[in-house]
Amino acid sequence: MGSGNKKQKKQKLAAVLPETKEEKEKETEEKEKPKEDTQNGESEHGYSKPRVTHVATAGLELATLRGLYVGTHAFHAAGTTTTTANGATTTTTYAATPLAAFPPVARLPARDTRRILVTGGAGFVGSHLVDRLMLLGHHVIVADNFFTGFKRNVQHWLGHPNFDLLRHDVVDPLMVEVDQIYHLACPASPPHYQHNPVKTIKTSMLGTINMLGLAKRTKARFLLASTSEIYGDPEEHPQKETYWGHVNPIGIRACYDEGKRIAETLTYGYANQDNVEVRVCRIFNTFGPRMNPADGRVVSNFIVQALKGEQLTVYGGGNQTRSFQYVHDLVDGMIALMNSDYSQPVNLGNPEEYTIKQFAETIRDIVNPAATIKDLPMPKDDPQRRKPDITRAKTEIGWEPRFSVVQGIEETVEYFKCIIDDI
Ligand SMILES: O=c1ccn([C@@H]2O[C@H](COP(=O)(O)OP(=O)(O)O[C@H]3OC[C@@H](O)[C@H](O)[C@H]3O)[C@@H](O)[C@H]2O)c(=O)[nH]1
Repeated sequence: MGSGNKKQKKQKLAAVLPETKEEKEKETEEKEKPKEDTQNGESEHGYSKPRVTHVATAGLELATLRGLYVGTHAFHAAGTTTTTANGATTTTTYAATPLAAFPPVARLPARDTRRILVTGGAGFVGSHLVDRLMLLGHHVIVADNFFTGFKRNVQHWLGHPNFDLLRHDVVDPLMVEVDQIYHLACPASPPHYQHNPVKTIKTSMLGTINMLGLAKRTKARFLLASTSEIYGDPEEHPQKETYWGHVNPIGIRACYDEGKRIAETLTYGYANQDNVEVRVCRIFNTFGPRMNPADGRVVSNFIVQALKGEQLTVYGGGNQTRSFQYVHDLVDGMIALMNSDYSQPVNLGNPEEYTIKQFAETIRDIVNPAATIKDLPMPKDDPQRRKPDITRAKTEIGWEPRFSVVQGIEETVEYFKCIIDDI
C-alpha cells in the first residue's frame, strides 16, 4: 500500500512537471519544421517550443490569420464612437461597415473545390475552421443558431461568393448539397452547456442524427467534433483513445459528456450500417482569439481578469490539471483528420499539462504580474486530471501541436486587448 501510494504520487508529480532538458532537446530536434518557419523565441514561462510564424495547413502565414481577428477592422467598426450624455443616460453608438475587400482566397481548380458545411461555424473553434477553409479556396456553408456563436466571428466573409451563413439549429433537419460536413454545433463551456441541459442533449443527439442523415443522403464525409469530456474524470492518465472513460451519467456534466458519447455511437452506427465515411476527433481544452470572454472557461476568465486588474479565480485550490492547445493547432488537426484515411477516434490536444494554479500563475506573469489569485469552491464533478496521449494523431495523421501554450496565451491576450473595452 505504502509503495503504491509513492508510485501514485510520483506519477502525479511527473504529470505536472515539464520533461527533462534532454527530453525537451530531443523533442525539438525531432520536429520536422522548416527552419524559416520559426523564430527562436523561447519563453521563460513553463514549457518552451520555437515560436510559430506559419500554421501547418498549406503553410499559411499566422499574420494573415491574425488580420482576421486582431485590430479594429476585425469588427468592421468604422468612424468614431459617439457618446452622448442625456441626463443620467449615456448612449454609445458605433457604425458597422463592410470591409473594402474580402481577404484573398486561393483559386482552386473545380475538381479540388469542396462544398463544406460547418455546423457551429460562427463559434470560437468553428469560425477559425471557416477562415482556413475559405482561405484554402473551398465553398463554405455555416449553420449556426447563435446560442453561443456570433455573426461577427464570420462577418468578414459575409457576401463572399464562396460563403453562405444560415441561421439554423441542427436539431432541425437541413437540406443542402455538400461534400464534407464538420459537425461542431454544441455549446462547449460548462456554464453554457449546463444552462439548458436537455437542449444540450438534444443538440448532440438530434443534431448528430440530422447531420449524419445529411451525410448519408449526399455521400458527404462527416467529421464529429467530440471531446476529451467523454473520458469523464479519468482513471487512466494520460488518456488514450482506447480508454472507455469514467463518466457520471446523472451528474451536471452528463448532458455534454454523455451527449457526445451518444454522438460518437451514432457516428459509428451510420458508418457501419449505412457506409457513411466518418472521422471523429476528441478535442482537449482549447483556447485562442474569439473565445467568448463571458463563457466562464478558465483561459478567457484568467486573461480577462488579469487585463482588468481583478483577482484570478482558481477553483478548489487549483491542483486539478488540464492540458491546453492553441486553436490554430486544433484546426490543423481537424483538417488533417478530415482529409486522411483514418476513421477511428483521434485525440487532438497539447500534452503540455499544468495544474490550474500553475496556469493562473503563468497567465498572471504574462499579462499582469501585479494581479492576485483568489480561491473559489470546486464545481461538482470537475475532472481532476486531463492530458491527451497523442501517439495516434502523430502516427495516423502526422499531426502534433506546434504552438507553445505561452505563445498561444500571448496571441490570445492581443485579441482580448482589442475587445477589452466592450467587455
Ligand atoms: O475561473 C475559472 C474557471 C475554471 N476553473 C477550473 O479550470 C479547469 C478548466 O475549466 P474549463 O471550464 O476551462 O474547462 P473544463 O476542462 O472543465 O471543460 C472543458 O473540457 C473540454 C472541452 O470539451 C470543453 O471546452 C469544456 O467542457 C476546471 O478545473 C475548472 O474548475 C478555474 O479554476 N477558474
